[in-house]
Amino acid sequence: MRLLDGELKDKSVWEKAGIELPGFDREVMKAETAKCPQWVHFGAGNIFRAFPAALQQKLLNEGVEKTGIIVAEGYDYEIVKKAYRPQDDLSLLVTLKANGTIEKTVIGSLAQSLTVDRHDEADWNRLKEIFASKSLQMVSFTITEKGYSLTGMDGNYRGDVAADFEAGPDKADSYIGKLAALCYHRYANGRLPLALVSMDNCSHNGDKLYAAVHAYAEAWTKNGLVDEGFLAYIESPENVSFPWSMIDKITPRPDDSVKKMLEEVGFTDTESIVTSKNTYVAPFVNAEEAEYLVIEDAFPNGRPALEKSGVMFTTRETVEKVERMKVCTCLNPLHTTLAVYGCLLGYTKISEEMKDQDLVKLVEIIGYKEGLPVVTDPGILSPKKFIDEVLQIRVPNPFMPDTPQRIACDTSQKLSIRFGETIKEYAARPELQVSDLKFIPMVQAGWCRYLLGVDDEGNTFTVSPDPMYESLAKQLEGVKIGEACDVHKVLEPILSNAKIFGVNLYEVGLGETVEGIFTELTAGPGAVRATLKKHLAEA
Ligand SMILES: NC(=O)c1ccc[n+]([C@@H]2O[C@H](COP(=O)([O-])OP(=O)(O)OC[C@H]3O[C@@H](n4cnc5c(N)ncnc54)[C@H](O)[C@@H]3O)[C@@H](O)[C@H]2O)c1
Ligand SMILES: O=P(O)(O)OC[C@@H](O)[C@@H](O)[C@H](O)[C@H](O)CO
Repeated sequence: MRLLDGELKDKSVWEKAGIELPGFDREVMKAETAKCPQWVHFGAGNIFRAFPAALQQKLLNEGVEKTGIIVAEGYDYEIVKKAYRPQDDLSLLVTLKANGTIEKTVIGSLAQSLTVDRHDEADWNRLKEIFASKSLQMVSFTITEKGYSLTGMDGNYRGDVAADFEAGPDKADSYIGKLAALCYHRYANGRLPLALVSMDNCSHNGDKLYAAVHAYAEAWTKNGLVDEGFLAYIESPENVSFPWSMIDKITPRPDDSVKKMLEEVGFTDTESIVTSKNTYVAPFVNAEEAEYLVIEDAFPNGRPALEKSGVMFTTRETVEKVERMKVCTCLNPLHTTLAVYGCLLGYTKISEEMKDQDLVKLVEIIGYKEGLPVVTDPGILSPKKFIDEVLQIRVPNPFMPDTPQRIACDTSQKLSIRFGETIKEYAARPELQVSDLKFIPMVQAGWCRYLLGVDDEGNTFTVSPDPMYESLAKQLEGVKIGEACDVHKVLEPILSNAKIFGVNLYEVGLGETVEGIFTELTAGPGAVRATLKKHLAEA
């Protein structure tokens, strides 16, 4: 069995292997999408295939929608060339349930895959055609937090961004520059309305996307490179909206154990690759069963009926509460904690970490004791039930091949949201004291210890990719496990960086605490475990 339209025709073979097929005619769907494109998704990574693409498949299966999704990859063209087009844009979703059962579904809801590459004339022209279509309702994004950033380490616009501000929409070649150019094309073709929906794990993700696109519209207006009405078009939610969203479905990288299981039932399209831009991709994706997608209902040109496949549409206020609950307290901070300490303690599987009583206690304290007090109940999901499900069912799921090394990617970009928001709440609320936070500093110190790339036994490991790694490693280069050093001098520039932590840790009274824990964690081999045990015993 291979992922090719022709191969899907012999349904009995797939049925025998327990693999569900799309329940609609893909050729008809592709023709409808070519005529009336409604949904483009930027970011052809694993979560897209496991979640948004599967949601649209449900609607196509039930006849609720007639068009598919066009996926557009603007950062890592290899994904499209190696893991989409050779498989006719089909993928296999493997759902690994906590009770040990497995669901296998061929996802056929993609009508087309495109590179957002203005040097590829056919793809770029097709994108322009799509953005000029009246039928286009939404463009969604899963491009990682760093995908929205226009600035470098020094806080100034990056070179490619600054060059695009001068070059204008006809030549823009940076990621968001190309998106802004496509929006300008839509504006020039009748000021057509559109929703740009970020589905990334960043707080207020809609605002992040708005700020990035707006920066281009503003610069181009100032430089006289676009019609004056363009800025107002981007600024007016009746024309272009930037709904906020919260997305949740743990989707690890394609795993060898799943590959093996698929090969055993006769499925042969299992070749995983790591692209030169470090995306882990295969024709199949593996994910958990639990999934939550909550989106602000602000779609000026209408939207697919995604509520019929389980998406919750609500107000911006409610999305904010749900997103803070997940991203700032009840899931992602716990993941980051397990990522940092998992790498230090030699783990390669998240579910194994949930058998380690020290780590379980650590995430329970960070979640229930330090995080939950600042959560406002969003009403549509219960924070207590949510965190219970995360810590008792989802993260310990032994069938999920998730790794601390995956989650540790880009940690410098995530710490401010994962922990900084809680610290700010403790500083702002009279009934809470920042000094009561004992274990969030443990993660902050643990991350600095992690950046040394040496585990608790003294073995070196590869630090997961992070856009700030190079400069952070340089800052930490004098630190050696088991050797005394001037910890304040080394850590002060890092811990005072509010861009990393959301706050200057010294100004909120946590800088010295983190320095102290870091000193303990670097005392020698075994110090990570000993420090954890010591602090947990005092909790
Ligand atoms: N995987 C999950 O469990 C999960 C769950 C919820 C939300 N998310 C969100 O989705 C994002 C992507 O996750 P994934 O599993 O698809 O990861 P992935 O590694 O499979 O894919 C990453 C995607 O982001 C793109 N990308 C990477 N760096 C970029 C940059 N600088 N500019 C523009 N695009 C860039 C890649 O080209 C690719 O399309 C996460 O960062 C997170 O915000 C992921
Ligand atoms: O995806 P990131 O990089 O924001 O964070 C890593 C994980 O915590 C994350 O991918 C989770 O798996 C996801 O947020 C679960 O919904």
